[in-house]
Amino acid sequence: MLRIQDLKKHFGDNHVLNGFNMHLNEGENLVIMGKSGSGKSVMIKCLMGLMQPDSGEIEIMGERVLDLEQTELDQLRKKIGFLFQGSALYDSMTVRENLEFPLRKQNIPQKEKDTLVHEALESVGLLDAIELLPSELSGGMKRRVALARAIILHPKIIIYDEPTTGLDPITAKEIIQLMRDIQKTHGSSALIITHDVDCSRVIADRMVLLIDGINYAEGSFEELSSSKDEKIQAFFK
Ligand SMILES: Nc1ncnc2c1ncn2[C@@H]1O[C@H](COP(=O)(O)OP(=O)(O)OP(=O)(O)O)[C@@H](O)[C@H]1O
Repeated sequence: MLRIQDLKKHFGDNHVLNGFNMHLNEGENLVIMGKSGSGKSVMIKCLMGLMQPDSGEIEIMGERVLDLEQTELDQLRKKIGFLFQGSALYDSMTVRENLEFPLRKQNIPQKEKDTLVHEALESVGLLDAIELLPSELSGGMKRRVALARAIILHPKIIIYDEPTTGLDPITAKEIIQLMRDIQKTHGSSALIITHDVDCSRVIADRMVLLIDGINYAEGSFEELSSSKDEKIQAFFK
């Protein structure tokens, strides 16, 4: 579904990515862990064509991202759902309007848009909140609305940026369960950026640790969490 090869990016003396490699298989939940400032956002920006790397290859569903024109990039981005850090809902828009936002440039009849909004909200159990404003929602509800917005166009790949950050443990568990349900019903693949060890334990089919700008370690949660390597252990303490 997605492959990054030998990705390098530096800012002045700060060599953030030094030859990072990873791939995402179809139907897989891949967790990427890296400490703060390790380059996760830089990697995602390169992946989405929002930042030019120094060198490397990025392929998403057979398309080489770095070779694409703007319109082709826009087309590709539509096939990817993105759950932003902290939900990122528009405060002045209702839940319905927030969900319609990714549909605005699509040539979809209003009736069909209504159906997509209803289906997406139903899949996160929030149909009742359709006319509410974000200020009227709890943190967990906001995250669920953001999740509904990410999946509204039935993307084959969903990128989750810190999906459980800022949520209490029970709400975080609910969000993780929803992510699993969505993966099951939509057959989508997920790239999950998280610091949350509990989230990783439950959701990861495979994990990649981004350390020193490279894919320092890869494996299942059990394999990595039982590693004797101090740099790896630090994530699971
Ligand atoms: N546009 C930029 N110009 C200069 N330096 C940048 C730029 N974007 C990122 N960096 C630097 O790249 C490094 C990695 O940043 P990045 O935001 O990718 O970290 P992160 O792993 O996503 O961290 P966090 O978990 O805290 O969000 C940091 O040292 C940051 O200062």
